[in-house]
Amino acid sequence: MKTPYYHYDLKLLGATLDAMGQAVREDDPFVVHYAIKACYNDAVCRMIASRGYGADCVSEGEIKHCLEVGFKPENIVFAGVGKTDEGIDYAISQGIGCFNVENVPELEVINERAGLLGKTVNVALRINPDVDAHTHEKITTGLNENKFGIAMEDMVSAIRKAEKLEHVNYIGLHFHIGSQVLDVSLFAPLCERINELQDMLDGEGIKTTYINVGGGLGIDYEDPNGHPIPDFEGYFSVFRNGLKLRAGQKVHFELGRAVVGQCGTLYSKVLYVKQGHEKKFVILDAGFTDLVRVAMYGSYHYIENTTPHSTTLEPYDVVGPICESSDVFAEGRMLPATERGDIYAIRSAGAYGHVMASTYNYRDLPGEVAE
Ligand SMILES: Cc1ncc(COP(=O)(O)O)c(C=O)c1O
Ligand SMILES: N[C@@H](CCCC[NH3+])C(=O)O
Repeated sequence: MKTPYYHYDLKLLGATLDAMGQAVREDDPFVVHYAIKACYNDAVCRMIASRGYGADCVSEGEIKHCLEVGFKPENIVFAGVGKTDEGIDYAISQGIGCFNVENVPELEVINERAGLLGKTVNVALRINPDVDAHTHEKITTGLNENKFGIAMEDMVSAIRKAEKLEHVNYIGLHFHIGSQVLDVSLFAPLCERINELQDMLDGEGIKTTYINVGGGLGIDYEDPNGHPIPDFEGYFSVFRNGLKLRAGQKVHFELGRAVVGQCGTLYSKVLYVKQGHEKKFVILDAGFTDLVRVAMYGSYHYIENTTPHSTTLEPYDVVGPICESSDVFAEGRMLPATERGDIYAIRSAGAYGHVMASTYNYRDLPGEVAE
């Protein structure tokens, strides 16, 4: 296969889904959705859909793709901070399960569009819980300063508004504090916040059946071989122990990275090995156009030379071919002596990898293979 390309390990995906399924107990009122924004690959999505999971979408395109790969419309939630009228109409016409609504003007638009289509739709209100996920600032979403959701102090009035509108049916609350959260105990403050908000809703006599806690469970980028499967047990038990649920309530999860992150690898060919002024550069045929996470967030990805010629390790700056100084995958990384033509594997690239690729520098998008 022509490099650079993504390889998805469907066996590992299957094992990850098994582990996730086993971590949810029979009496847990838990419903898991796959946050499809993490990876659109057909075979990957089909395998997830075939296990009966729901999907979390943020655009008309994502909803269409979910329906094509086998997710059921009633198991799809439509989130997203700026839903378009076209996207809203499409979601309504397809009968998706719930809209996670980000603000009151959006609620009014959904009501209006549903009225025009002669439908009534389920809505949950995304509340900004002001809980710190202690993750990278660019993937933190649940703080007051972030653009997401309705402020807690406006929650009751927004629900009252929803109750008055004819074509929306208020079912509950939605939260998402951020992504790549490795310490699952950081979700405990979210549970406490939800408990406080539920007490407030009880006081107002507001009935809530749907609690969506978003996604965010992280993966081990440092050691994908040692920890190929995330801590689903720990993650679900924080919510099992932390949430005080009312009778009949269901807890929805929207996991992306944890489901697909470790099963993807970006393979790239070494074009040149260059001795620079003080250091050696490995110049790959993959750049940030293929995997943007390092350039965008300074993220760490484990890198292997799959065709080593010796076991001697040397420090290399691993860079791409894009005309930008930020096109760097690693600096001073200890790797086996490398030659032109070697194939590098950039690991843990299944989530937010191919989906964030671009054609900058008039490049092709990277290929994909799932097996
Ligand atoms: C609302 C919402 N739900 C779910 C996710 C999926 O997050 P993750 O891939 O961290 O599980 C995201 C992305 O962070 C999101 O914004
Ligand atoms: N794209 C980010 C995660 C953002 C998740 C979407 N809310 C990453 O690669 O880590």
